[in-house]
Amino acid sequence: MRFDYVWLRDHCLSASCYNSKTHQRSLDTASVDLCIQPKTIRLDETTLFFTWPDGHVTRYDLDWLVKNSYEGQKQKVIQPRILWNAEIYQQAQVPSVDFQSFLETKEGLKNFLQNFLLYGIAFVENVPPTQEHTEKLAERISLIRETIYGRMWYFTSDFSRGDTAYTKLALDRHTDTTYFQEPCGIQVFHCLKHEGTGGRTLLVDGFYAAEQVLQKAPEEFELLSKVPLKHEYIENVGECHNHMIGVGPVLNIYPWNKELYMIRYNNYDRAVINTVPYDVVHRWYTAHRTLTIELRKPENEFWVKLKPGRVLFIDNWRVLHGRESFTGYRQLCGCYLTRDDVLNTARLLGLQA
Ligand SMILES: C[N+](C)(C)CCCC[C@H](N)C(=O)O
Ligand SMILES: O=C(O)CCC(=O)C(=O)O
Ligand SMILES: [Fe+2]
Repeated sequence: MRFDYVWLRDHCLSASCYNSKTHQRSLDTASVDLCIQPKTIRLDETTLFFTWPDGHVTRYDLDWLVKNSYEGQKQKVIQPRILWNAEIYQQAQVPSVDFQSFLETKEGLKNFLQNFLLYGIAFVENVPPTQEHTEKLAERISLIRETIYGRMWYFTSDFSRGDTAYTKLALDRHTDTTYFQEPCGIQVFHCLKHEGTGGRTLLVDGFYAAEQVLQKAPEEFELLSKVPLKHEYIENVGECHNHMIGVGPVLNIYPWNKELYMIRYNNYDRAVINTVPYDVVHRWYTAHRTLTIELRKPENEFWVKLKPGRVLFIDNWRVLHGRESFTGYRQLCGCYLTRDDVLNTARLLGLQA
């Protein structure tokens, strides 16, 4: 491990540099001499001691340094996950959580969140089929993210909004709100009613598909993680006038350990590509095709029929959803959740998130 002296001074945990009650830094980093060097360095079994030119002493537990060094972070995954295709997911027999235990027990909530974090999808069963109960569920794990679609949304195929979701047409796999600067983290679906045929929901683990691309064509994976794209939502239907724009690559990875944390994939909402130079455009289409082929492999498709009482939570940064066309009257309610607050709940229950 290599440490910079300014870094070592900056992270000092002494009472005058760090408030351990608020977990906030008190030291003014800008007051540290950028050429600072310790006067003395001493090491015992567990601790490293620095005495700085002004006499201030900084001590570091060696364990703390191991945990927080740049080299340490490179080895560590932020979010442990189980990547899946249909067979892996079905074999895993991931249990659904019961409405009652989800709402009333810590265990139920924790099991649910653990599965959600590992697989990017999770179900709650025996939920009374109303918008109010769906809202209660959502509020148990997070804050509802209000958007142009409302807080809780409730939709049928009435084309009340200018989007294909509000029709009976099939929707190919996609993630939602790719046209936001920060796409919604979680999506909740509860089908309250369907009198008709079709309308099954399609789920595909985008991270599994991306992993296949990384294995087979690493340079294409890299291109998909570097080239920023624009997605756009333009609506002029009835009273609804909206124009949203979001820019970012299809694959978003942490720069220090290359871990994938978000996929933005929506071919319907992808806007004109005009920020990519001529010599890159064709390579980007090739890479996008490779990813699409993976996403469309039938063995990667997990199909479910949503029914009243069964609420589905989808990690919209990871798992793509779609739907089969349908006939008849179909009512879906749900909402988006703020990602930070789901992760907050998970961490408070002792989960790695
Ligand atoms: C109906 N509901 C509010 C859930 C979503 C509508 C959003 C549809 C949009 N094309 C997208 O993929 O973001
Ligand atoms: O109707 C459905 O099952 C889902 C439609 C959809 O993709 C959405 O609302 O985001
Ligand atoms: Fe969608």
